[in-house]
Amino acid sequence: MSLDQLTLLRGARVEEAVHALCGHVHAGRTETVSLTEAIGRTLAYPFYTPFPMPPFCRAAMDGYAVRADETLSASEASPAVLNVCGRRLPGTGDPLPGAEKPMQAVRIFTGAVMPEGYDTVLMQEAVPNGPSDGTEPEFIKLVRPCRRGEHVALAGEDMEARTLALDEGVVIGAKEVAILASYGSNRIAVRVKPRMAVLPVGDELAVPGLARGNEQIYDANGFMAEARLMELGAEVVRFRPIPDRPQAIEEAIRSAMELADIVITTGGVSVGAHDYAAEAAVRAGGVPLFRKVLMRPGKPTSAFTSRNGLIVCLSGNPSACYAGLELLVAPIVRKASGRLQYDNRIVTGILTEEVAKPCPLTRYVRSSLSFSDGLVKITPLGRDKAGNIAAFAHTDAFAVIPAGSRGASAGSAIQAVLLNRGG
Ligand SMILES: Nc1nc2c(c(=O)[nH]1)N[C@H]1C(S)=C(S)[C@@H](COP(=O)(O)OP(=O)(O)OC[C@H]3O[C@@H](n4cnc5c(N)ncnc54)[C@H](O)[C@@H]3O)O[C@H]1N2
Ligand code: MOO
Repeated sequence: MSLDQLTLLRGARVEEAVHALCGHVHAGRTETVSLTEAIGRTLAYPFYTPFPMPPFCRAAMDGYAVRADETLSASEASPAVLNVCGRRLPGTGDPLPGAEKPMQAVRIFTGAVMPEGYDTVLMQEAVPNGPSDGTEPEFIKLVRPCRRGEHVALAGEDMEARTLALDEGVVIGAKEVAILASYGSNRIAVRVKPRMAVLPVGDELAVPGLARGNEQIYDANGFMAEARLMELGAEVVRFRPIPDRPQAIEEAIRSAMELADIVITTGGVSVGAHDYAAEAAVRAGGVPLFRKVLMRPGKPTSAFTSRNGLIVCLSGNPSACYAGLELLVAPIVRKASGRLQYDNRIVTGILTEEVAKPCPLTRYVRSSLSFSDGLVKITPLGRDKAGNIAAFAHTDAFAVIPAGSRGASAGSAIQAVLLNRGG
């Protein structure tokens, strides 16, 4: 799956880079976890319903269970009078003596099992002499016929037994948990989390929480990458900043490879005299997949195959690091987590403000999204220099400005990559 020599030299287009990276990751083994532990994990197998849903025929309203046939002749002039022979509460199924006799009704509440032979529920509000003041009548008078089957949920009307309820590879969130819990499942087969390591590289980096020297900046990328990878479902080990020394970086990559299948470095990957990340990746056994990506920001992004997975070297500039994370790393984490849909999502929308920058390479501009008049509006955020972080506060998407253009004018239709997805 490695790119050819020419591609290696000219740099990989984003789609080529994603394709090459994804060719080297596979879903991990499966493990069984509880329903609560399954939240955010990927379902390893399709889930087929073990029994019908609802499991029994039940009342869908509070009122009276009746047999519709017995109400056919009911009218104002000649009401049908039904004797209330018992009560049926949710969670109970006690016998109802006398319920089999003609002209009976059973007081029933939403969710309760329908009594044998009863096919319809009359809402209590529709009963003229019903329990409006809290007292329960001994008989009810109906002045019109009931519609058979009304306010009754039939067994299996939602899902039959042995039907596909959840696809393999879905991320288990609240909606999926609702389905699994409804079937009483508490041992869920999910994919093991991909093991990833994050290595921030740079002499200038200080650790948040500790003092910063005057010439230092705090390590933002290490924490950003850790956060994003966790959001995407990976198990992450974040290293403390590694100095700009080839040996130190190589050693850190080697120890990271012991802990993780996918190693992410950030910083020290460009052409500077002290940019050693790529060299260290090779010395640690990495075989180059690509040494630059035809995108801005993030052009120096490089990737290597390793003994047990991948080493991806992201740029140090925070927006370049972020672009690499979202555009290249997110798909591989999704795939390694067992998701069958792992590509980034793209929408087409209207650019609200001009982007006036020559774009020899495809440019990904941090932007906010809004929705009005049925249209997606893409607003590029200002001061989008690669080293700037302010735009992160409002970024929903990357506006994609095509390579070879001189930017894009306000009002033009462009594509945008959706960001901030939990998974
Ligand atoms: N002569 C050239 N210089 C540069 C080129 C080039 O083609 N020719 N490319 C530029 C581009 S594009 C980028 S992007 C940067 C990428 O450089 P590196 O990936 O080697 O990153 P560093 O030089 O280590 O750092 C760049 C910048 O980011 C800050 N940084 C680094 N790590 C972190 C971190 N963990 N948290 C927050 N900020 C971080 C660092 O202090 C620098 O300011 O190279 C251009 N140069
Ligand atoms: O490509 Mo650099 O990543 O512009 O900032």
